Amino acid sequence: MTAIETKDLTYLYSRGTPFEKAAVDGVSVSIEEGDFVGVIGHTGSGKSTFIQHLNGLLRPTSGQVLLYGRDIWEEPKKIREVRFQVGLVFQYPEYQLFEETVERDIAFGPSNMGLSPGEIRDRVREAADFVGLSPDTMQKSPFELSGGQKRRVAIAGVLAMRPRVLILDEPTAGLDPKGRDQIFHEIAQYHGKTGSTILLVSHSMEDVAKYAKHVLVINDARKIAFGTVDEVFSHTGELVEMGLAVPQITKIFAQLRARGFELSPHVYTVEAARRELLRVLGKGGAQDA
Ligand SMILES: Nc1ncnc2c1ncn2[C@@H]1O[C@H](COP(=O)(O)OP(=O)(O)OP(=O)(O)O)[C@@H](O)[C@H]1O
Repeated sequence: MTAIETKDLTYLYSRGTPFEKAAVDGVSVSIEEGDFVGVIGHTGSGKSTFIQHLNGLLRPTSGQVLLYGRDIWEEPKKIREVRFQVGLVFQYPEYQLFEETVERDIAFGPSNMGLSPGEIRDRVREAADFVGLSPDTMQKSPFELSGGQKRRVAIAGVLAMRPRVLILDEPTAGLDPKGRDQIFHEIAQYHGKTGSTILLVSHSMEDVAKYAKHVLVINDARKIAFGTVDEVFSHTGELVEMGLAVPQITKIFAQLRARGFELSPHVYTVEAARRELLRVLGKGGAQDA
């Protein structure tokens, strides 16, 4: 079943301005329920503008966004319900946090959904546990937390709505490698546990290769490619031309595949794949790599 579809989606930030260039230009893409899609493209290519259409934060200048087959703007009064179904974690967590305590911040979405106090409490606890926020954090102000903790609160606030589609815009920007790995791990676990559809905007090609099933490439406001991780990352030349680094792991997999080995990037780290390649090439065992 198709979860989200865009048809010829186009957006101009200031309509009517002479020579205004579209920030999203005629993007059509269809994303199946349960997919994990990495959205990549250089800075300013239109990724954030594109995803902000998927939960109705922006309204298309032209074209359509369909959620489970229905145009989300068919009844503009119901756009709030779309936002409960399509959760968006912003690039900058500060844009999302505004309550006095972490607990109230996470409860904001479920409260707006009109759930009972008991249900809200359960969801807040579940979401906080999921992203590893300790109970003593719950009564703190979100603004006194570290960058990594703020991100966790922002993610928990969206998870607490139990969205069918979860969109994360650069959820690990500014974090150290450990914090980044933890957050990606939590997102992957959430995907595995709930089967939700996930769209992840990221500059980290390695992480997109590791976690996503499909990749959407946006360049200069347009869709350049949409395909599996292997399909998209095998077009090394085009990606390099766009200023995007091809993940090391996909280069290694390409070499292994050329030698008849089929491996999945989802179960291999770069180091393990490199060791495998060296073994296949007869250049030593695991301990030598
Ligand atoms: N609020 C705004 N008003 C006017 N133009 C904007 C606004 N937000 C973004 N733009 C422009 O729209 C284009 C696409 O920006 P967008 O933020 O969607 O790109 P992006 O791929 O998400 O970039 P990044 O990777 O840096 O987050 C850019 O040219 C940007 O300058």
